[in-house]
Amino acid sequence: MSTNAAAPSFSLLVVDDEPDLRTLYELTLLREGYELETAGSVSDALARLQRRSYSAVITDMRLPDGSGLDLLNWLEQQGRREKALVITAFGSAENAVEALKAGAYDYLTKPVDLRQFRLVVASALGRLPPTQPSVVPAQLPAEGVEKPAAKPAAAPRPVPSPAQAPTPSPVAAPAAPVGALSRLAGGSAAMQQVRSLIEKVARSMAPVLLQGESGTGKELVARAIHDSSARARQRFVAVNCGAIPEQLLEAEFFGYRKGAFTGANEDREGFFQAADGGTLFLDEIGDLPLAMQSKLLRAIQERSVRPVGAVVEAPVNVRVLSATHKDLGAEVAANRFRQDLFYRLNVIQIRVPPLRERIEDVPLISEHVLERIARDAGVSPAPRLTAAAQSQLARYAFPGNVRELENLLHRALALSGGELIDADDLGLPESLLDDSQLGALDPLDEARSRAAAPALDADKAGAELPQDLALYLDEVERSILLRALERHRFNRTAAGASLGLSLRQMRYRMARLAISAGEGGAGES
Ligand SMILES: Nc1ncnc2c1ncn2[C@@H]1O[C@H](COP(=O)(O)OP(=O)(O)OP(=O)(O)O)[C@@H](O)[C@H]1O
Repeated sequence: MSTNAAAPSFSLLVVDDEPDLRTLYELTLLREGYELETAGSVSDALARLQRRSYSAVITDMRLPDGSGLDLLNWLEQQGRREKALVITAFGSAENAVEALKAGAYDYLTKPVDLRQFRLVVASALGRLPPTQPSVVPAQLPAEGVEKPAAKPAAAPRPVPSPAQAPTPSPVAAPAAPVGALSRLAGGSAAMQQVRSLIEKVARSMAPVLLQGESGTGKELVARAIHDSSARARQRFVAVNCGAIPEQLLEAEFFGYRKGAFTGANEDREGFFQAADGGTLFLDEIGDLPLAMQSKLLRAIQERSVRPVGAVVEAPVNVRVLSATHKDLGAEVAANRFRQDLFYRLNVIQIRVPPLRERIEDVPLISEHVLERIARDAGVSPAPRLTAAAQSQLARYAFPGNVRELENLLHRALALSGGELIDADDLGLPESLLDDSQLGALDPLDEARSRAAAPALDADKAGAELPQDLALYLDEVERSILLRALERHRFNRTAAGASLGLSLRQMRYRMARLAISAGEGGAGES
């Protein structure tokens, strides 16, 4: 791809000690219309950088008087704005990872593929090719669809960025001041750290692995990275890896050609092509089967994909972000996740902490969420939480994290019907409110529990027998039901199913044991 027709004046510094390679890079880049200088060593490059600034620095990793990392560190220390691209020896993934961690925008591997070289430089300068997929992936839902409380069965959710423009600018798109980053509420130290990491990693192409429990906001963080990056005007394609049937994975990811298999009546693009120029967010990456992990690794390394039934690979320019609630390191140790892929995806890790670890964020997140819900429902002004409601929320452990808080507020808004949401509207059973322990029994229950004591170890030889067997068994049942409900975000159908009970049986038992429905009812009849 030659992009020189639209090339504005970008200046580049190319650092390599091999004169032949310098000439090759020089010829390639001059043909693209860039202004160019070259240097053969770290000291030569530093001398030039001290004299003037460039749009980007392209440096070999191994130099006679130091390493490309020295240049990266210098740029970082000086707060310089040059984008840095690093050329590493073939097979030295460690170097590439190190360079990305040190702030490189992207890296190339020797021998350098010149087509890829031109693309990566253009991408660093924000001269991304327009992304106009002619055919979109098969399971595209409507634009901007919000994720429901439970993960849908149909997974892939390629969604164009809100900032997507039909004709991208040839120059670096300024990071969007609004977008997902502004939706990420919370002033806790943990969230401030997440926010500053987002801003930092948005500048590069480095893969980012988002780690955190379900509902903590990993996808929102991924969107924030995208929205704050030079790719903001391109697509953000979100894919739930765990919800795609194994036999469809390859076709969904890489697309297919007409006639590739029965039912392939037309050419179709995959997620990689749909995200070309933009960001591909692979949610629940830990659920990807091993065979597909190898194919994904290859696509990331080669920056090209081969649609099912196609003969040749086609280049793609995609930034990959991934997320998991699993401990991927442990998955690697258990041979369920490829170590080399883990290594590639985990260049930078952002941990999104569970809400209970940043409970001080609840008021601000609630305010944001209530404003959004009210706006969507055409309600004005947005309702507010009373002090009693706030203090009740502060005593809840939110096993379902921010998503659970959202559901709870949705429900409370419907119940309150007014401008204020009070503690009662939240429907949080007292038994679940405890500063220290989720699911602790309330004071009344504790009294009953003492009567039924000693609880769970009564079956051990020599243990004291319960004074009231019926009461004791009720308490055991109650505690199990509560645990199952918490685990299933108060969805009674799911909680019941996990215990081998129908919804009817679950309702009956909950009523008998005076367990409040809590979040129950979502998606149930
Ligand atoms: N800090 C926050 N401020 C406001 N809303 C938030 C925040 N974090 C998450 N949310 C909202 O909570 C919901 C769940 O977030 P998200 O889908 O990003 O979580 P997730 O970690 O990706 O979940 P899962 O692992 O189940 O995919 C979304 O509607 C999101 O907009």
